[in-house]
Order: sequence, then structure tokens, then C-alpha cells
Amino acid sequence: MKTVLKNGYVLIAGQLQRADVLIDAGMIQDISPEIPASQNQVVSIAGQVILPGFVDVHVHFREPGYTDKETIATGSLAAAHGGYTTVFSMPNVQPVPDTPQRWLQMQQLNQQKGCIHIQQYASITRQRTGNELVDFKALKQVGACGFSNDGSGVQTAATMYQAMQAAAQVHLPIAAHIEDDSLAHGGVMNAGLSAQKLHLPGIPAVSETAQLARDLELAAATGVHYHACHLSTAASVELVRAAKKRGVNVTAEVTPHHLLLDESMITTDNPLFKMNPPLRTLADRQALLSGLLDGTIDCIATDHAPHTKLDKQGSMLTAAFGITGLETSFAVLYTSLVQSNLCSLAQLVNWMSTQPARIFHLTQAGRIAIGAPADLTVVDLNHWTTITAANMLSKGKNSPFIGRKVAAQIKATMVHGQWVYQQEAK
Ligand SMILES: NC(=O)N[C@@H](CC(=O)O)C(=O)O
Ligand SMILES: [Zn+2]
Ligand SMILES: [Zn+2]
Repeated sequence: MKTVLKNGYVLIAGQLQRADVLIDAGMIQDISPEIPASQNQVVSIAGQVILPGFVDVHVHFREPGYTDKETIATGSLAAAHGGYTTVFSMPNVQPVPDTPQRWLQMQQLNQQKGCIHIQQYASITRQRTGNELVDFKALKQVGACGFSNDGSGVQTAATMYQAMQAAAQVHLPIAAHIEDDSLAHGGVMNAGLSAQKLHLPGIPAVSETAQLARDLELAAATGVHYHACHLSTAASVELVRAAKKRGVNVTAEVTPHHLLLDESMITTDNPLFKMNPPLRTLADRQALLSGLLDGTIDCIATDHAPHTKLDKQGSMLTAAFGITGLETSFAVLYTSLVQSNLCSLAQLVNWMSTQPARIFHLTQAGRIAIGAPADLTVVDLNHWTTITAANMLSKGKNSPFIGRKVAAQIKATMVHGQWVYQQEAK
């Protein structure tokens, strides 16, 4: 049976326009102002907005190995709750998908247990540590979407250089967690005023920028698609801007928390503000937004990093790095950026859906068009709520946005014509 989403608004050419959407066999069959109800299953979404499903190129689902923090089932449900229809899963699980066989096992788990599309990264080095490279060609052949040692930077320049040569040869990206351990050791938040006040050890900006400068040179020399994960400093934005200007094949992401929060908001020793890279200064935060607005930064990725309550209790000194993000990203960004006129809804959707799909060559995601797969999210842009832990479907409740009032709500998410999340009627 065909489904018609009736009386909603669709973002067409950057504008919200009244349109019905007809879905059949998982695909969008028609988009027009009035599609007759006859013979079709009608879903009334009066006053709500249909957006292309969001695409997150950086999430942690923790399975296999750390299923007390998250599973593929709970992580993908959390993604659907946040309006995402495609995510890219990082390989810092156990066992690490560092051989074709282990990658295929991981992929099988994703397909069996996930309710949305999941792309799977392979690691850059065996066990995600050291200098022994994975078999790039074999991992490309089984279907890896790219290579990442996320959680740690690749410390040795020669290893990164060889990895980039190998990735370039198979036309896959290197997604880099950028951090020089010898400059970052022991820090738990940005090396700055708040760390001084709280007597906590700091992570300086140079631990990111020094390695980024190195990597951009190596990327220029190898021609690899280098994707810079979770940029956090103004100087990083400037480095990427200059590299793009001279034609380096670089793309970059920024997280909602680095756009909306900064170190001045950390007034107590609170592990909910502990993540890697850390929240930097207000000036850094502003530079990240400028970088998005001028196209230096290509997309928004959550770096959804769920942890157990136990992992996140006590002091920042001992708690785990990372916060969740999938279920709050659209609502907090819409409220703080679109409602404050810092960007338009079309720009936000571009950064959360169209651009991430484009830079990772997903031709079937990130758009609403006749003939495209029905990967959609339905949102209410006029519904104030408060973010609570109780409403989260992720196992991880470690979000600094809990308690925030937000102006928008995800009502339902559809993957290939099937509802994967629907808010219960109240
Ligand atoms: N961002 C984090 O603070 N933590 C991530 C790893 C990472 O993205 O570096 C995690 O896996 O928990
Ligand atoms: Zn990382
Ligand atoms: Zn990460």
C-alpha cells in the first residue's frame, strides 16, 4: 500500500512549502500540493515539516565490547529519535574491525540490529594503536566507508603518511581524530581560565593544531581525502581554510557541543562537560560557527559517545571522555542557531543531511526528491519542551544539554518508507 504524508511542509529550494509526499516501495513517488487520499494510507502531519533524514558521519555504538554503554539497537534507535537515517560508526569497539573478517562481522551486526542505515569505519592501524597498518585494499573490497583511529590520533607521521597513501589508492577517506599525545597528556578540559580556577589539568589547543598542520601537509602530498573530525579551535578552522584555498582535499566536521558550549560554562568539576577534544573558549566557538557559515567546515557530526552512569560519575579527573548527541542535536541547534537568526533552517539541514551525504559520496541520502529513497524525518518546529534523561532512548544519559529548553521536536523518522521512530501520541 502507498503512504501519503498529508498537509505538511517540505523544504524545497531552501523554502518551506506546503506539500504532500507520496511514498511507495520505500521511495518518494510524488511531491505536490494536493495528493488524493484514495487507495493510499494517509498520515496527517498538519503543520509539521518533512526534512531529509539526517546523516551523522561520527557516532560510537559500543557493540561489540562495551554493550553496557550502548548497543547497535539502542544507538540506532537513539539516532532515529534524533531524526537520523544514516550514521557512520567508529571502530573503537572490541574486537576492532581491523581485518576484512572482523569488519564483515561488525557489518553483519549493524545490519541485524540497527534500525537505520549504518556505515562502518575500519581502523587505520591494527588494534587501533601502534604503527602496523590495516589492509586498506581488502577493507575497501568488503565495504568499509573509510578509516579512522578515532579515540586517539595517529602519533607517528610516517604511519599517517603511509596510511594516507594507501587510502588514496583505494579512494577512501581517512577520518582523523587529531591529537598529539605528547602535548595533551593528562589534561581533562581546555587549558584555560576555567581549568585554572578548578585546579584541573588542561589540554592545550596546540595538541590539536600541531597535528592538524602535520596532517594537512601529508594530505597535500598524498592527495587523500582527509576528513578532520570534531574541530575545536579557531586556529584549526584557519588551517583548514588555508588548506582548502590551496586545493588540499580536506573536509571537516564540528559537533553541536563545540558550537553551543564553551569552557566558561564549566563552573564545577562536572564530568558531563568532559569530552575530547574539550570545550574551548568563546572565541573558538565563534570561529567554528564562522567556519561553518563560510563553508570551511562542511558538516555537523555529533560524536555521540555514550557512557554508563558509573563511567561518568565523580571528578573530571577520572571520568570517561565523551557525551551523547544524537537525540539532542537538531533541537539544540535549531533553537540556538535558527531561532536566533544565526543561520537559516535550510543551512542547518544542509549541514546535518545534504553536506555529510555529499562529502562521503552517499548519492541516495541527504535529499528529498521524486525517485529518492524515503529516508525522512518529520519535525515540529513550534513545540517547546525540556530535554530530559527520561526521554532518551540511548543507554547513555551523559548529556550536558539535559535541562535545556528547546523549540523543536522530532515527531517521526522513516527509513526506506518504514517508520523507525514515531513519537507516542499524547
Ligand atoms: N569524544 C570523546 O570524548 N570520546 C569518544 C572518542 C573520540 O571521539 O575521540 C569515545 O569513544 O568515547
Ligand atoms: Zn575523536
Ligand atoms: Zn568520536
